[in-house]
Amino acid sequence: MTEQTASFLDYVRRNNPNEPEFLQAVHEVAETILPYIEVNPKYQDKMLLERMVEPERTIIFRVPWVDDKGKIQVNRGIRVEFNSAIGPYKGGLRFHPTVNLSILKFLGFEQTFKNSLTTLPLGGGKGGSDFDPKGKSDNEVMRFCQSFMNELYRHIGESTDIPAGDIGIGFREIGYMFGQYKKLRNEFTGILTGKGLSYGGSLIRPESTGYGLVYFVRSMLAIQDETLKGKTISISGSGNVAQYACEKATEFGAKVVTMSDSSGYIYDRDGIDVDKLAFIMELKNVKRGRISEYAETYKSATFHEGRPWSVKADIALPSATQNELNEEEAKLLVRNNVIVVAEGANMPCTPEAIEVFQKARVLFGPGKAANAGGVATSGLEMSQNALKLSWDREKIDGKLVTIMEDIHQSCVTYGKQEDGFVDYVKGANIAGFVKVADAMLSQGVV
Ligand SMILES: NC(=O)C1=CN([C@@H]2O[C@H](COP(=O)(O)OP(=O)(O)OC[C@H]3O[C@@H](n4cnc5c(N)ncnc54)[C@H](O)[C@@H]3O)[C@@H](O)[C@H]2O)C=CC1
Ligand SMILES: O=C(O)CCC(=O)C(=O)O
Repeated sequence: MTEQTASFLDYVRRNNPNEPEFLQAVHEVAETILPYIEVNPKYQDKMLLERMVEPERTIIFRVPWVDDKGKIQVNRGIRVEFNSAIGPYKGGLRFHPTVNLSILKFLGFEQTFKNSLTTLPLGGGKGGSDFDPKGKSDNEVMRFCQSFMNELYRHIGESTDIPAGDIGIGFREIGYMFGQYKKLRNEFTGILTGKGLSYGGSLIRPESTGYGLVYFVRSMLAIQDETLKGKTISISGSGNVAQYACEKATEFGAKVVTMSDSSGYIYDRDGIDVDKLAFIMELKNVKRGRISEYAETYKSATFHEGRPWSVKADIALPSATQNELNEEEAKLLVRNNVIVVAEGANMPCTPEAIEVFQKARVLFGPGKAANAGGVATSGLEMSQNALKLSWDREKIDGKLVTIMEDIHQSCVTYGKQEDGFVDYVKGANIAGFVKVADAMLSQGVV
């Protein structure tokens, strides 16, 4: 680490004590952006990164609700409105017991760069609550979502801040929050994305993060004259991103052999085909059961505790949560000759793991580039809502493919090293930074 980076991180640490995830995300960006600023005079002495690490606004609020036994429960709601230089704040909401300010700030900071990469006019934001939907009845989830929106509605709007889903939030939760917003405001506007198709949602939005991830991997492989056909893939998670990454990778001729949840992972030596994926979708999205039930159903599969990174695979797609792939696990993947690692989740690889991949010349796609297809399609949902019409699947999927290929090209433009190796971390950070920085410079010190 350079002296300049160390002193910048000291400054961020002092201003944001006890926020390890946020510091981790800032560290990764600072290491590539500070040297870039140093050789680009137009960005110097403007305190750009110092301004970018400070959210424009953070809203923290009480979310009281009544459970099925009539007992009052209290959770904390947070919305971090990080950066609106290039568009209204945009980013998901996470409902998970681990949610805190550090996690939402890391996600909001990353989102700003990611949204810039999409080429769409989207600023960065993130929010959520420490509420755990797991084990709650449908009515409890509805009452929680309504109470959450009773405060959030004051701060969002179709041109101000447009939240969406993330971990723990799907169609059900978005529907309840949309309904409450409409009741409070007496207006029908696209203030959330990821909506149901019957009330303004977009085709392909559920699929888009996973599909986009696989389109990005296809581009990474293409510059090595490789394709997905016949490759073995290890995926973690079994939620929205993991499911559709599995679907698209299988369609492209790859064999997905693992999926996981917080209890462990399944290894299916024959691969998770279309029918088996349908079983997982029903298990996770409807029955809300554990992944171990897969191994009880399919003879070709076994269930294991822990994470799937000891399984031999050509491609690894961590798609569950932050810091779920560490240095030791990265070494295992490298020993097993992995050729591509691309992040479906946000910051799933620790900094030490990323270093292992880059030293071993494994192609590493960071989340802010590789999983940007979800928010990009949210941007397309916003466009359709504004135009008051719906585009067909082919049109949206075609736009998603183009966006992911463009993001890949931006990473190559800014990240290609002299020996031809592409440092996608550097490429994504610089490409994301340039657009936001230019907009901030144009708009003055605000
Ligand atoms: N849904 C979206 O459009 C986007 C999601 N992401 C990121 O992708 C990741 C997954 O999100 P979704 O699939 O939407 O959420 P989800 O709620 O549908 O699925 C989350 C998955 O992660 C697993 N998980 C959660 N905590 C875990 C832990 N501690 N250990 C192991 N597994 C754990 C869950 O069991 C589940 O399979 C998150 O990092 C999210 O921020 C990134 C871009 C867009
Ligand atoms: O679609 C969105 O606005 C949010 C997507 C998201 O949360 C993410 O990219 O991490």
